[in-house]
Amino acid sequence: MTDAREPIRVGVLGARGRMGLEVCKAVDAADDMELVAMIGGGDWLFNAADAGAQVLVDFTKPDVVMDNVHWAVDQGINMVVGTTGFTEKRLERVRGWLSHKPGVGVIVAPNFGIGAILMMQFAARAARYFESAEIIELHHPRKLDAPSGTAGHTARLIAAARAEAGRGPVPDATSEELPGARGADIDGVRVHAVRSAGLIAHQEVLFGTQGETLTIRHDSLDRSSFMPGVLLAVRAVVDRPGLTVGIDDLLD
Ligand SMILES: NC(=O)C1=CN([C@@H]2O[C@H](COP(=O)(O)OP(=O)(O)OC[C@H]3O[C@@H](n4cnc5c(N)ncnc54)[C@H](O)[C@@H]3O)[C@@H](O)[C@H]2O)C=CC1
Ligand SMILES: O=C(O)C1=N[C@H](C(=O)O)C[C@H](O)C1
Repeated sequence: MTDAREPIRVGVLGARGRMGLEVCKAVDAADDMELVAMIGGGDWLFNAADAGAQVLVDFTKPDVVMDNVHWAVDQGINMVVGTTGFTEKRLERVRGWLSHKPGVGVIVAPNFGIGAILMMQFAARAARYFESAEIIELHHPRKLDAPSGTAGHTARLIAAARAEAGRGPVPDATSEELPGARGADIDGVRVHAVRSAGLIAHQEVLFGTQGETLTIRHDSLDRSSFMPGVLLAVRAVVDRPGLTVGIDDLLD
């Protein structure tokens, strides 16, 4: 257990990136946290251990995040991970590393925004009632990956809810004249990725059935929207060994 009077010592990986900078500001402003390490690409990870970090927050890139998590777990340092790219196979590998370090916690969340979390929950709830479901994610043009982690997670939630309700494939008689015209297929749910200047992070989930549609939309208008969720996860992870996926359980 962490002494509640001692600030949590936090290091940030990807500290010079768009999200990393915002996390450094938020941690610095939190009374119960101390920013002890800011690690960018090319910096030595051991600086974070030398600085006594108890929690590392990772907003780097899908191709480096697994090495970071592996290193941190090996060092016995807890992690809060916002970086995308987490497939079930990757999560299983993290569980494997953690099984050798019973006191260490890792929280991986595809989206730390409260509105985004609710949007995903609402979508999962609606999924069983509609024949059709499609996801449109919209992001800033510097985003490296598509589709977004949030869209992938939402698609899997919808697919699981449909399967549980005994729903078959979504109706779709269209033949694709150009590959990609109907978007990506994630577990039978079509996902469309839009990139445009002026956007930050947005998602619509479109459901349809006889004579009606339901659209659930979330907009992150500023990266500060993710910070309450990130700080919540930092506070939680020091007393939460093992792997936690998403921060839904922490909100209540
Ligand atoms: N879970 C969530 O709520 C959110 C997740 N994201 C995800 O976070 C990730 C980062 O997004 P942005 O900040 O927009 O990207 P960015 O490209 O602005 O920042 C990434 C930073 O990581 C650095 N970096 C690369 N390799 C590194 C390494 N080995 N060690 C330390 N730093 C390293 C880069 O130099 C860069 O400064 C993406 O995967 C994005 O999808 C973004 C927003 C919210
Ligand atoms: O890169 C981003 O910006 C975002 N990435 C995350 C994702 O891929 O889902 C979360 C949010 O959409 C912003």
